[in-house]
This record gives sequence, C-alpha cells and structure tokens, in this order.
Amino acid sequence: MIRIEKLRKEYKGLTAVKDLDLNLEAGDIFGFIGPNGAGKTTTIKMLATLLKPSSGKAYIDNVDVVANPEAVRERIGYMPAFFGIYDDMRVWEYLDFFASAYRLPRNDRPRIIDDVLNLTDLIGKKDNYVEELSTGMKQRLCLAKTLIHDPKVLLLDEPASGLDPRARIEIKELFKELKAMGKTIIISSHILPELADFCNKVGIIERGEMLISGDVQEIMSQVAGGKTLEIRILGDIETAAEATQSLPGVRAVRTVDSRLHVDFNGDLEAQADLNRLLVEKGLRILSFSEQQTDLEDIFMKVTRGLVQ
Ligand SMILES: Nc1ncnc2c1ncn2[C@@H]1O[C@H](COP(=O)(O)OP(=O)(O)OP(=O)(O)O)[C@@H](O)[C@H]1O
Repeated sequence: MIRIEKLRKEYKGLTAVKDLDLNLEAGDIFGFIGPNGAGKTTTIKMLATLLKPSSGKAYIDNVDVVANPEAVRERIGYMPAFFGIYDDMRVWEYLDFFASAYRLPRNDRPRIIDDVLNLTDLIGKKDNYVEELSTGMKQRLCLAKTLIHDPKVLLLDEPASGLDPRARIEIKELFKELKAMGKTIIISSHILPELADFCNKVGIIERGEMLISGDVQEIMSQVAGGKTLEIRILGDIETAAEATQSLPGVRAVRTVDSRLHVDFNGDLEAQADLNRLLVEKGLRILSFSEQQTDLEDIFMKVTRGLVQ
C-alpha cells in the first residue's frame, strides 16, 4: 500500500531525508519514531504530495506521488502536526467545507459528516463553533476532517502532541478503531510507548536515516538480544536469586521486591525447563512470565548506536 524507494530530500546545505526505503502492506500501522528534527515531517509531507523529493520514489496504492499527486490525494488523509482550524465556523460547516473540497456529492454530505462526528465522538458538538472546542476536541475534529473522504491511507504527524493524558487515551482508542477498519496508517511520534500497543511495525529515524525498521516484535527481540522473565517467589528472594544464577540460559538475575527479573537467552522449551529446574531446586513459584520489552529501551539502544 505504501512503497518508498531511496527517497531523499535536500534543503540548502542539509539532507533532511537520506535514501529512505520502506514497504507497508494494506492494514499495517507503522510507528514512525525519531527525535525532533529527524526527518519525520519531511518524509510524511513528501508522501502527502506537499513536498517534492530531491530524488527517489514513493508510491501510495501503486500511484506515484510525484507523477500523479491528485490521485494520491484521493487515497490519503493527512493530518499535520500543526493545523489551522477556522474558528468562526460551526463544526458541521467546517466538515462540509472539506467534504465539498473533496467533491463529495451534496446529498451524501450530511450522512458522511454525522458518520465522522460519531466516530470521533463529537456528534454532540455538531452545531458548536470550532473556537468553543477544547484542544483535544479540535484535534479530533482535525482527524474527522482527515477521514471525510474515507481514505485508504492515513498519514498522521504527531497527532497526540499537545494533548493531556486523558485526551491522549481517547485519541489512542480512536486509532484502534481506525486500525479495525483496515486503514493503512503511518503515525509519527517522538514518544515511543504512545505507539507501542497498536503499531504492528515501527521504524526509528535519526538525522534523516532509518536506523532500524520492521515488525515490532522482531525489532524488540533483535534489540533486546533475549528476554526478561519475571518470577514471583514465595520465601527468601536472595536464596532464590542465587539458585537461579547458575541455570542454563540465565545471563543475569536481579531482585525487585519479592520478584526475580531474569535476563534469559533461550526458546520456549528452555524457558519451560528453567521453570522445572527451579521447582526441582525447591523454589516455590507463584508466577512465571515473560516481560514485555519497552520500546523506549529499544529507542535508546538504537540511537546510541548499539544496534546496526
Ligand atoms: N523548509 C526547510 N528548509 C530548510 N531546512 C528544513 C526545512 N524543513 C525542515 N528542515 C530541516 O530538516 C530536518 C528535518 O526536519 P523535520 O521537520 O522533517 O523533522 P521531524 O522529525 O519531523 O522533527 P519534529 O519531531 O521536530 O517535527 C531538520 O533539521 C529541519 O531543520
């Protein structure tokens, strides 16, 4: 659905995006992660047909973004990091304006506007002026506008920036609904955990270069180089830590309250064997589970150059 080949953007004296490659299938949710100035916005703007690449190619749904921008615009919904909202319009008028810009048939527009307002939980604000909305509501209205022509692909540039924790949770729920609708989504952020629970793919960009990209789980295991097991024990935790240290696959053991955190190299068989060996050593296990690696950790490792 999205194909990027050696995409490059040069500004005077600065290469903002360096020969980027990326392939996304229909239904993929790609978390585009990087610090400020890394090149996320520049990349997204090239996909959105708003910036001309210096070289390289990009296709949305097999349509070339440079050769055929009009056809690309029909297929994408772009939500910029900073957007202008027309304050002195009512919510429905604002959406009607964009619906007509996308040449949606006049008779269909009221139904479509109600649909996107229901989806973004703004139906109760339909007749309010835009200026009366909170920041979170304005953000959702901007998303409603982005969805008005039912695009296959969504390009969302830091959509949760400037929102309080509650509004962040609400907008995340909305993204999950869009995922369930089968949209292909690129969503950028410099905050990693924000993306972790609904992206199936991630890419980390720094100074215009994609340092690492691919399936979330693969990247996690590649970068973590193993997994961490959390084992809750009844009884003396220090004795348990000592007993665990020498077992096969165990790289390191830490104690956290009444739990062991075990850095472990091994497959599921080895993991089950470890559990058995601990029981044979007389340890009383309350729970034995695999810890999720935090994406934030991965980001720090990759950007510190620990992974190629
Ligand atoms: N119009 C421009 N002219 C010159 N340099 C630019 C222009 N736009 C962006 N840049 C530079 O290109 C680099 C990439 O910027 P970009 O906005 O794509 O980064 P970003 O990853 O989106 O950052 P942020 O998280 O801060 O939005 C930065 O060094 C920026 O200063």
